[in-house]
Amino acid sequence: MRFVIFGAGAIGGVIGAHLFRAGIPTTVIARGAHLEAIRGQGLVLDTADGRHTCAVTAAANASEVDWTDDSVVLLCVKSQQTAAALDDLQAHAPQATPIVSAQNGVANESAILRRFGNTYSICVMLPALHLEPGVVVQGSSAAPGILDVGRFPSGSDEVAESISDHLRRATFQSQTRDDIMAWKYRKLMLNLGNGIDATFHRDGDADLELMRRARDEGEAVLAAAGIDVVSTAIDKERRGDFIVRRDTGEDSLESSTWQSVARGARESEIDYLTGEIVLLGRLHGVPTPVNELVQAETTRVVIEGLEPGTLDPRAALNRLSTPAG
Ligand SMILES: NC(=O)C1=CN([C@@H]2O[C@H](COP(=O)(O)OP(=O)(O)OC[C@H]3O[C@@H](n4cnc5c(N)ncnc54)[C@H](OP(=O)(O)O)[C@@H]3O)[C@@H](O)[C@H]2O)C=CC1
Ligand SMILES: CC(C)(CO)C(=O)C(=O)O
Repeated sequence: MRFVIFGAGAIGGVIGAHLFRAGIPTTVIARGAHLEAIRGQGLVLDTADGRHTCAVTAAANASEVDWTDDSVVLLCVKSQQTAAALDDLQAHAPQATPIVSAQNGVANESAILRRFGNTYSICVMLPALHLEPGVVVQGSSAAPGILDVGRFPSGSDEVAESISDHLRRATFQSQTRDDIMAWKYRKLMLNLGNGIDATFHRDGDADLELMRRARDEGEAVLAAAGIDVVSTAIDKERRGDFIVRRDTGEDSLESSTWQSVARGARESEIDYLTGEIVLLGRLHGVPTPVNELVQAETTRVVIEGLEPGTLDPRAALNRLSTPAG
């Protein structure tokens, strides 16, 4: 099996570097200053035991990939970048290529399946940072992460088994799952904190209250929609103590959405995280005022190019308790 990592940022970079270090044929697709840095000095994987430079093959897009019958794509771009990545893959990758969404959110898999028949999904439990061109930071000092994999919409097969086996060889925890989307909906509940962490400053109270309320809305929406989701207890049991967060400085505990804002990106994944709950709430008649506010304010921070954590969470709570006039 040969891996093509589409989007070698925090997640794609850490996965690609570990696959490469395990001797598994790997090509990473990157762009801009990050691509230049990888081509110039290699992909640098920052871990608790030091920095490792990986001379991994880097491509600017799918047309530069040496496609084979055993190529597998791990799609590791942000959800709002999926459509453009699929345009590129559709133009150059063989139709039968397995495409695996290694992303947060729950909308990528159906977008892939619309174009590629062999669609898979990974539930990504992997803290990672990418703030500097050429460098990706592994956020765990123990196993880099847990990457369970299944076929979309459900089930498993030899390809899923083989992907999982390669990921284990590359030091990740990985199992196949027949119900991978139930795991991804549980992960989505965790990601309702992404917009809050990216947009509001910490005050040890109001921001946590926003997170609690956003997640309560999320649970209510999933229940109303009748969506199958693994329980928090099963999720906690799966996580065990495999991941040990390391302190890499003040940015070490920030979410992937926070990182996008910190890098000055003018788009974010919020519509596919918080926005997924807002969408489901609208479809099923469940009010989601907290998530609507978080989606709107995160979008404002991104569009106006504000610093991450600029807004006051207490002011947001006050707005929520004031009846709209
Ligand atoms: N970071 C984390 O800790 C975690 C992230 N996730 C999820 O993983 C997914 C990936 O997130 P993350 O790794 O943080 O995101 P990043 O933004 O760090 O990485 C995505 C990379 O893909 C690149 N890219 C996007 N489109 C293209 C393209 N068409 N051609 C070439 N390169 C492209 C981006 O470049 P550019 O910067 O120029 O856009 C970027 O370098 C998301 O769904 C996220 O929610 C899940 C668990 C944890
Ligand atoms: C759970 C969390 C916050 C872990 O890094 C994540 O999935 C993200 O950053 O998107």
